Amino acid sequence: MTTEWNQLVEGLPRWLEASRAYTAQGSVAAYIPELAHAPAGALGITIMDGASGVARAGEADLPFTLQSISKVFTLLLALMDNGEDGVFAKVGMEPTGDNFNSMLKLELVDPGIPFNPLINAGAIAISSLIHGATPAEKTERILAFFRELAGDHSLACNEDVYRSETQTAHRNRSLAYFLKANGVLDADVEEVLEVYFKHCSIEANCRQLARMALVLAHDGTDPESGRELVPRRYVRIAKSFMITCGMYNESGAFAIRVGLPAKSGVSGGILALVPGRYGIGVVGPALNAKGNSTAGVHLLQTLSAEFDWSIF
Ligand SMILES: NC(=O)CC[C@H](N)C(=O)O
Repeated sequence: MTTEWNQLVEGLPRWLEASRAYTAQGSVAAYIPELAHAPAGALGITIMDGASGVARAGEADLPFTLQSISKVFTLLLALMDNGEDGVFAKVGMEPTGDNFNSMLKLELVDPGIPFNPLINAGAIAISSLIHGATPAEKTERILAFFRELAGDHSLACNEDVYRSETQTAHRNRSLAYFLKANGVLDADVEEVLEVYFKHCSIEANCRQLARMALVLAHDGTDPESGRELVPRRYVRIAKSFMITCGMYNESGAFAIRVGLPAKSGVSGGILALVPGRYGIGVVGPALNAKGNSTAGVHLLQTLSAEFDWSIF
C-alpha cells in the first residue's frame, strides 16, 4: 500500500465531514418529482484502486439514479455500435456554455445537431443510435453494458424515477421533437425518449459508480480480469468530453479547481477518475444552480488539492 492510499483511507471521513456543511448551500432537484425525496444533507464517497482496494466515507451506500452520468456510458456504447463517423454525424464536439436542458443553440447552427453528447439534446440523439430492434432491447443492452462496467449484475432501473420523469419531461420532449424536425432523429420520438429516460433512471451507489470510473481510469480495461471492455480510443473521447462538458456549464471552473475528468447528474452523483489510478463515486443530492452537487464538488476539490491530482 502506498503512503497516499493510507492517507486517503485515514483522512477521507474527516474531509467528507468538512465538506458536508456545503450541502446546506444547495437544494435537491425537484423538476423530476421523485428526486425531491432524496436526503438533502447526505454526502458519500467511494474511491477504488485496482490494486489496494476500497476507501469510503459517509453515505456511500445511498442508492441514487445515474441521470446525466449515464450519458458518458451510452456515448461509449453508441461509439462501439456505430463508430466515430456514425456518432459525430449526429452530435458535435463542443461545449455550449448553456444549461444542460437548453434549446437555444439548436436553432443557431446548421445543421441543427446538438453541440455535444453530454447535454440533454445530445444524449437523446445518442439514445437513438443504440442498436436494438425495440426500446426494450436497447435498454437491455445498455443495462448489460453498465452491469459489466460496474462489476455488478444487480444494477437496474428505478421504475418510480422513470415514471416520474416520463410524466413530467415536457422540456426533454420539446428538445426531442425539435431534433426530429431537424432530421437528427430517424426513429419514433417517444421510443427514443423511453430509452433515454430508462438509462437516466438506472440506479447505483458510490461503489458501483467508482467501479465504472475505474474502468475509464484504466483506459477501458476491466481492473479485475484485464479484459478490454471499451476500446481505448473511445474512452479517450469520453474523457475529453468529461473535461470540457462533464460538469455542465461549470466545467471550466471544475477543470481549474479539480482538474479531473468527471460527470455529474441531477440526482447529486458525480463520477470522477484519476487516470491510471483511481475510480471515484460521490453522491450529495443538494445541487447548486448549475445542477452539480455542492458538497460533492467541494470534497473533490479538497482531495485534488491535498494529493495534487489535477491532470493539468
Ligand atoms: N442533468 C441531468 O442529470 C439531466 C438528466 C435528466 N434525466 C433530464 O433529462 O433532465
